[in-house]
Order: sequence, then C-alpha cells, then structure tokens
Amino acid sequence: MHVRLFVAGKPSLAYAKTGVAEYLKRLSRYGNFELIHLKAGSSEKVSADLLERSKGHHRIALDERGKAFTTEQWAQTFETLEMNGEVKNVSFLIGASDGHTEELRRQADAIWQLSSLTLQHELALVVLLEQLYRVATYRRGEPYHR
Ligand SMILES: C[S@@+](CC[C@H](N)C(=O)[O-])C[C@H]1O[C@@H](n2cnc3c(N)ncnc32)[C@H](O)[C@@H]1O
Repeated sequence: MHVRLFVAGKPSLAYAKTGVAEYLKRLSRYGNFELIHLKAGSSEKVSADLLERSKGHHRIALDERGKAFTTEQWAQTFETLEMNGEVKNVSFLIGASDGHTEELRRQADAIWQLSSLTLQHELALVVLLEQLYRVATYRRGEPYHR
C-alpha cells in the first residue's frame, strides 16, 4: 500500500521539520510513505487540491472533530485495508488553517482526529507520522509501541 500524507504550505517550524524528517526516516523501513506539500491557501482551494491529488485513493481526512481511535484500532484499520486488495493508495489529508470544506468531508472515506485539541498543521503532521510509526512497529510486534 502506498501511503501519502498531504499537507498544505511549506514547512516553517524548525522543531516540526526535525520531527518530520526523523519519522519519515524511521518509516522508510516499514513501507511506502510519501509526504506531499501543497500550496497554502483558502480552505476552498486547499480542499479542492487535496481532493484532486487524492482521486481514487482511500481518503482519511484529519480533523479535530473526527472519530477518535486508539493506536490499536489504527493498526486494525490498516490490516483491514491491506487485506482488501482493492485499496492500493491511502491518502491522509491535513487541511488549511481554516480546515476542510464540507465537500471534502463528504468525499472522505473516513475522518479521524489525533486529539480533540486544535493543532497547528505541522504539529498535526508530526503526530500523524509518529502514530504511523507506532502502528508499523506494533504490527511487526516490535517493542516501540508500548
Ligand atoms: C489549524 S488546523 C485547522 C483548524 C480549523 N479551525 C478547523 O476548523 O478545522 C489545520 C489542519 O490541521 C489538522 N489538525 C489540527 N488539529 C487536529 C487534530 N486534533 N486532529 C486531527 N487533525 C488535526 C487538520 O487537518 C486541520 O484541517
């Protein structure tokens, strides 16, 4: 499965850049993870761009009002998606500073939260990457996930 993480805007927070680089490096041992930066802009522009770039993919929109899952439930969802041979591409969609449009919410296959707090989008990306790494180690039975 090819997992893409879409985020709008160039990276600007130094601490987030370090975290993103670290987890992408770690994740490279576990599968095909790709980070894609889109041009920043209004919710309408960013959501339209996110929908265009993730056409035909299993879309997981990230939003603080989304469904709350445990790390184990994330792992089970990945297991199910991989068992379902039809899903080759999964895209995580991180929104603009004003969030996702209603249209994007309608078209998303799932809407997940990382917490109920509103996070700066680069920080949300770091948390997402850390969870993906945690899920990857959990699925391999490696000790990091404790
Ligand atoms: C600054 S937030 C946007 C907040 C905006 N007020 C809203 O209503 O969505 C930018 C993006 O970061 C992501 N994000 C921020 N906090 C999040 C959280 N707790 N869970 C999941 N995603 C989050 C979402 O993708 C969001 O669209």
